This record gives sequence, C-alpha cells and structure tokens, in this order.
Amino acid sequence: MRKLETKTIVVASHNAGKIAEIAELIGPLGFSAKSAAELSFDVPEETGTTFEENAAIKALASAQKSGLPALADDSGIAVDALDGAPGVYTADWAETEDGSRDFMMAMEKVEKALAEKGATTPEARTARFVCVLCLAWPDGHTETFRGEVEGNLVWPPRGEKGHGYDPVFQPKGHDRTFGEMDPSEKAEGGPADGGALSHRARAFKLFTETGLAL
Ligand SMILES: O=P(O)(O)OP(=O)(O)OP(=O)(O)OC[C@H]1O[C@@H](n2cnc3c(O)ncnc32)[C@H](O)[C@@H]1O
Ligand SMILES: [Mg+2]
Repeated sequence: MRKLETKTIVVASHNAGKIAEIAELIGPLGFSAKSAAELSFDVPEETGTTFEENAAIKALASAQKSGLPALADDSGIAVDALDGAPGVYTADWAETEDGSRDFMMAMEKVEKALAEKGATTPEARTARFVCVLCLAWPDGHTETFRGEVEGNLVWPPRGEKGHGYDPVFQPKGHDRTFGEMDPSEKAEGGPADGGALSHRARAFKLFTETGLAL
C-alpha cells in the first residue's frame, strides 16, 4: 500500500448525500477534503461495467485535474431476485428524461421488477449495498477498498433521514431502514456491527486500517 503523504485530498464525487457521509468519516482522520462538486470539476462519464472501474475513472479524473490524491466512491444496490440489478446502474435507474434524478421513481421501478418476479416474502427480497472506494494519485497509481452490507428491501419506503435508496433498505439485524437512522447510526450501527454498518463505513474501515499505512 502506498503511503498517503498529504493531508489534503479531493473527494471525487458530485453526490451531496455521499459527500456529507464521507466528510463525517474522513473528518476524524485529520484530512482537509474538498469535493469535485465544490471545485466545479466536470462529472466524468462512468463507462465501466464494475464498481471498481467506475470508482477508478472518477478518482483518476479528479487526481489528474487537481494534482492531489483523490478519493472516489462508486456504489449501488444489488437485488438478489433481480440478478444483482440495478447494481452499477443504480444511479441510472433514477435518471429522468430531463437528466435530473428521481429516487421515488427508481424505488418504484425496483418494486415493480420485484413484483413481476413474485418476490413478496422477506426472504425473496434480499439485497446488498456495495461501496467501492478508489484512492488515486496524479501519477495514475490507485488503491481500492470494497464494503458491503446485506439487508432487505421494504415497501413502502420509510424515513426521511438518508438519501438515494435509503428509505427502502433495512440492514440485516436492524428493524429500521437506513432512511430512519441518523447518519452516525447508519455509519456505525449497533453493538453487533463492530463500529461499521453501512457499505461506505465498511469500505472506509478498510481504507483507514490498510490504505492509510499510517
Ligand atoms: O458518482 P458520484 O458523483 O459520486 O455520485 P453518484 O450519485 O452518481 O454515485 P454513483 O455513480 O456511485 O451511483 C450510486 C447510486 O447508488 C445510490 N447510493 C449509493 N450509496 C447509497 C447510500 O448510502 N444510500 C442510498 N443510496 C445510495 C446513489 O443514490 C446513486 O443512485
Ligand atoms: Mg455517478
């Protein structure tokens, strides 16, 4: 693992919900971070077919543009009964005709696809959130860290606290959705979660334990 020499990094994301979560996870590590959105960097085209490829595309674009190490997060929800869809295309399922995002519409699409499969019992509605973090340097070196959290899809959506698909995802071992949890609970979970519950927090745990080489 390459040592991160600088305390200034770019968070290579344009998603406000993610950026807020990453800021909370990165803050205690003593980094000063600016997001690609704040720096007005273009949104790179995510042409990869895996979370790893897309995370690298985003991290390298910001690292090259800024001359600083950059951390990207490519994430999504994989539904077992839908053979892992929407997966890397999770954001695309929320895209409207005018290019904006509508997550209620996206959650309804998932629900409709599950209904078509007859997936009505909790056992048939399992899913996982995946987060792949890529740390890239301006010279093209990259390191990746993957976190996942298993759970169930609920309907109707519950909770206003999260972002994206949070209101329909209930992590295993919990009776509330991510949308019903405060950000710190989504990140840390309860006593059984070892300090990291969300896919993002789990990827971050690997990043801090193995990636920082402090
Ligand atoms: O690429 P950047 O700029 O980081 O932002 P994005 O929103 O496009 O991010 P992705 O390409 O990684 O797409 C991830 C999708 O998965 C959703 N998602 C990821 N993590 C989530 C979380 O913790 N809670 C709810 N939805 C999440 C998110 O809303 C997006 O629709
Ligand atoms: Mg994206």
